[in-house]
Order: sequence, then structure tokens, then C-alpha cells
Amino acid sequence: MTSAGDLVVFRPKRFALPMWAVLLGLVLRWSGRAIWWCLRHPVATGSAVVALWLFVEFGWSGLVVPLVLASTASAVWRWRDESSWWTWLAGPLLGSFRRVFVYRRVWREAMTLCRLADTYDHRPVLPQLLRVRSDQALDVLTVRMVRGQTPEQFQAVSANLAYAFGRRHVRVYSERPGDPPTRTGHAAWLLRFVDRVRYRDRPTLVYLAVVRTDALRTVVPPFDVPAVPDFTALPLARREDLRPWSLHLLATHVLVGGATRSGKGSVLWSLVRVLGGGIESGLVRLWVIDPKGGMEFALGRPMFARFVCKSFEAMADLLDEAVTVLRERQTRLAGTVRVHTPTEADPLVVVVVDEMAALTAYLQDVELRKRIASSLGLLLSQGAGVGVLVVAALQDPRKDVLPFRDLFPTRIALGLTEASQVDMVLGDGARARGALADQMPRWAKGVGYVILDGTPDPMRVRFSYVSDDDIRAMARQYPAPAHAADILAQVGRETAPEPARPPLPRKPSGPLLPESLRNLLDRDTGGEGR
Ligand SMILES: Nc1ncnc2c1ncn2[C@@H]1O[C@H](COP(=O)(O)OP(=O)(O)OP(=O)(O)O)[C@@H](O)[C@H]1O
Repeated sequence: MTSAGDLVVFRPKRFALPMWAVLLGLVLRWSGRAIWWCLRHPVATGSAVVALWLFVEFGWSGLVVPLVLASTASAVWRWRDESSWWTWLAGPLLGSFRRVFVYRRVWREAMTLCRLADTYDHRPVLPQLLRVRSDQALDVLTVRMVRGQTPEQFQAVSANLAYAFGRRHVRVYSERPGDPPTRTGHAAWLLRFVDRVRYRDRPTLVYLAVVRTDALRTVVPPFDVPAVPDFTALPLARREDLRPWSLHLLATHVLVGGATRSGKGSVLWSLVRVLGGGIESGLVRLWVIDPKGGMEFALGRPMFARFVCKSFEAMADLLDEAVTVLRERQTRLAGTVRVHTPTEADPLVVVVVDEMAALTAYLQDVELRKRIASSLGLLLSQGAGVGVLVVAALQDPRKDVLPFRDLFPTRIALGLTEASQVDMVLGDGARARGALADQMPRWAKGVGYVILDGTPDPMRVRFSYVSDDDIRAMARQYPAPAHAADILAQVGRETAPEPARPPLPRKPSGPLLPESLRNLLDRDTGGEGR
């Protein structure tokens, strides 16, 4: 029998450090951390050292005088050049401040509750906040993802992230937002090299643009009209970071999807406006189809080379004529160029269709509908390269309403009524990547989502608002040339008046009857041979 006295209890011998060694260890550890922090924050450390030295040398005046001088210099800088002031001074300062006092404070909680934190080896692992850069409207957070995470996981919870940081919108970019600046001058080669490093592809990072001040809440005034429009960058809207968003119109077709009263008109009129200089010089011709009987576009009639708004047959004719232009250009340009360059002799033809569904779905005449569908199919599949473009607006983006929606390379989604419509307009997965066009508040007229060139990430923009008075003024200032309607000497069948145009010299037409028959007739009527 075993009694309690038989059990031998082993206790590991505890090694007790002397108190001075513990204290020394702590001091060394905290000093190391402080030195590391100073090395990582040279500007803050340098400023603190200088401030301390000034205080020791000159007392309070040593701090107050430089502070007043620096504030004055900063105010003058901001007054003279606000954008560089934000880039080089205010942005980095505000960003550092908000990184410490706003984002770091709630980071762990926000990442955990937004399901972006994970556990590895029984330890929690979090995405790492590397940097915050602020400007007038946005905070751009550079975040190192946890190993194995993808930007899509951040995009899926972008709304949660916004509310976690006390804001309404967060955009998630898989690549650094913004393009490298254009460098000129002597040191351009060096700066370009630096940019190449700064803008290199970094797949471990994701960028969160937190919208601090919603720059799209205010109405955007119309943009200036350039004398010669740059068809690769037509400014139409304001971005969340206050920069203009420009449309690349050359060699593309544009589809604008939006519920009724969402502001589709402002997209189309913003485009017409920036093309004004080209319309007047004859570099671009607008062929406008307004199935709403002219309610939307009749005000700008003098700017349009062709305008139809009443008869659907005339609309079908106009599209057929656009196909004729396309065919003629294909024959002429084949083997010489791959993309047509607009000139005044050979202008860009932009067919603008307001409410496309009226032509493709709601039209009762089946034959006419088929004719229109066939012309539209040809224009959309072959017109971009030869400078015959289609810009169409649509309320209902379902496939049975607009069977060719996939043929529009550039798409814009304004406020929509259903979540599923967002992907129908912008392409699969756009809503999951943050294009919440179905959640537009009531005030957001003319606010929409666009997909940026070269990246899959949607961007929120607000189109400029062109009022009726602006349209009247534009129509007076930038009328289409008198001969504008006569591309290929075609005459439309629309009843609405067109600008007066002198008749184009036409080629003398050939004889209608064979010569033997004509001679016979001449002989019978006693006329002279021709
Ligand atoms: N960019 C904008 N900024 C501010 N307000 C706008 C903007 N665009 C449109 N609005 C306002 O929203 C209203 C609806 O605009 P608009 O008629 O252009 O919408 P729509 O989508 O073309 O409508 P519909 O489907 O009837 O053609 C207008 O009364 C206008 O005042």
C-alpha cells in the first residue's frame, strides 16, 4: 500500500534574477525601442530636438517666433499654390496625425470586427497599417495584407470598413491610386527613376481611400470648353479626390446606365459641352437620336450635325447612314491605319442615343426594330476603329432590353434601382468591388461609378451639371458648320429643321439607259444623239 509519505514531489529550481538586472533589461529594451522609433521618424525626432535646443537657448520666444514664421510661410504657400501645399506639407502632416490618433487607435478592433484579422500559430495576425497620406478630401491608407489575403477580401467589406472608421465611403485599390506624375526638366531622369520605384507593383499591399469630406456632395459646375478637344481625355466629372475624371472617347463606345431622374442627361450634356470646340471646327459631328420627342436634346439643336426625335423610321435611317459612313471608311482606310484619326475633312462621328431601350425593346414595329438592331450591332462591333462611335443612355440594362450591352467597352453606372443591375452595367463583380450604385442617396443626381482604365477598381465621380441656360449659350457659341449634315452627301428624312446647308456638288450621275436604247428613243423622238 502506498501512503502519502511515499510520494516524492519534484520542484524545478527557480532561477531568480537580481532586481538590478531586471531593471537594466527593461531600460535597455525601452531605449532600443525609442531609438528604433527615432530612426523611423526622422522628421518628428529632428523637430523635437530643434525645438528643445531653441527652448534651452532662447526660452519661450525661441519657440513662439519660429512657430509664427512657419505659420505665415505656410499660409502664403497655401495661398499661392494650394495643390503643392497639400502634397508636400499639409498632406503628410495631417496623414501622420490621423494615422496615430484616428486609425491606429481603432485598427485592431476594426480589422477584427470586419473579419480581416486571422490567427496563426495560436497568435492573432492583423493587416499592418504602414502609412496614411491625406489630401483635401481623402485619407489614403497603405496596408500590408496578412499573408494569403487578397484585395478582394477588403473590397467585399469596404462598406464595413467605412463605417468602422466613422465614414460613409471607402474605396479599395489593389494598385497605388493615381498615375506617376509627368517629369520634365534636368532632373527628370532621376525623378522618373524614383517614380518607377515608388509606383512599382507591390502585390502584398492594398490601398484604402477613406472619403473624409465627400467632395461629390456639391454640384459640379461645367468644365471649360477646350478649343481642340483631346479625345483621349475629355474632362466630364469630378472625382472623390477633387481631380477631374476624363473620358477616353477615342475608339470606344460608351454606355450610361441609370434609373429615371438619376442624371443621365448631365453625362451626355457634359460630353457635348467638352466637344464644343471640335463641333464648331468640324472635327467632330454629333448625330443625335432623342426618342423622347426632343425633350432632352432639342435645346442644343444647332450643335448637332444630325438630329432625329420624332419618327422611328428616321432614327433607323440615321443609323443606316452611320453604317454607310463606317463601310466607306473601312474601304478607304483598310491597309493604311488601324485606328482612324479625326480630322476636319474626316471627322469623328458620335451617334448619341438617349434612352436606347426605345429603339431596341419598346419599339412595336418588329421590322424596324430588327433593322435598328442590325445597324447598331454593326456600329458597335466595327465602328470604334473607324471613328463612328455610339454613346447611349439606358434606364434598364437587362439583356433583353439591350442585347448588345457587352459591346460597349466604356460603361458608366449612375443611380440604379437594383443591386443586380450594377454588374449588368459595369461588368461582373463590379458591385462586390465597391460600386454601390444601387445605394445612391436622393441628393446624388449625376453621381456615378466608372471603371478606371487599366484597373478593375470602380471609382465614384459626379458629372458636371449643364443647365438649360448653359446649353442655350453653348448652342449659340459652338454651332455645327452648315455643311455638317452632309457627310457622304446624305440627306436625312427627319421632319425637325436642320441647319441651313448649301447643296454639296454631287458627281454627275451616269446614263440610266443603255446607249443602244437611248439612240433608238432619240431617233423616234427626232432628238439629237447624246
Ligand atoms: N450632375 C448633376 N448635378 C446636379 N443635379 C443634377 C445633375 N444631373 C441631373 N441633375 C438634376 O437631376 C434631375 C434629373 O436629371 P436628368 O433629367 O438629367 O435625369 P435623367 O436620368 O436623364 O432622367 P430621365 O430618365 O427622365 O431622362 C434634373 O432635374 C437635374 O436638376
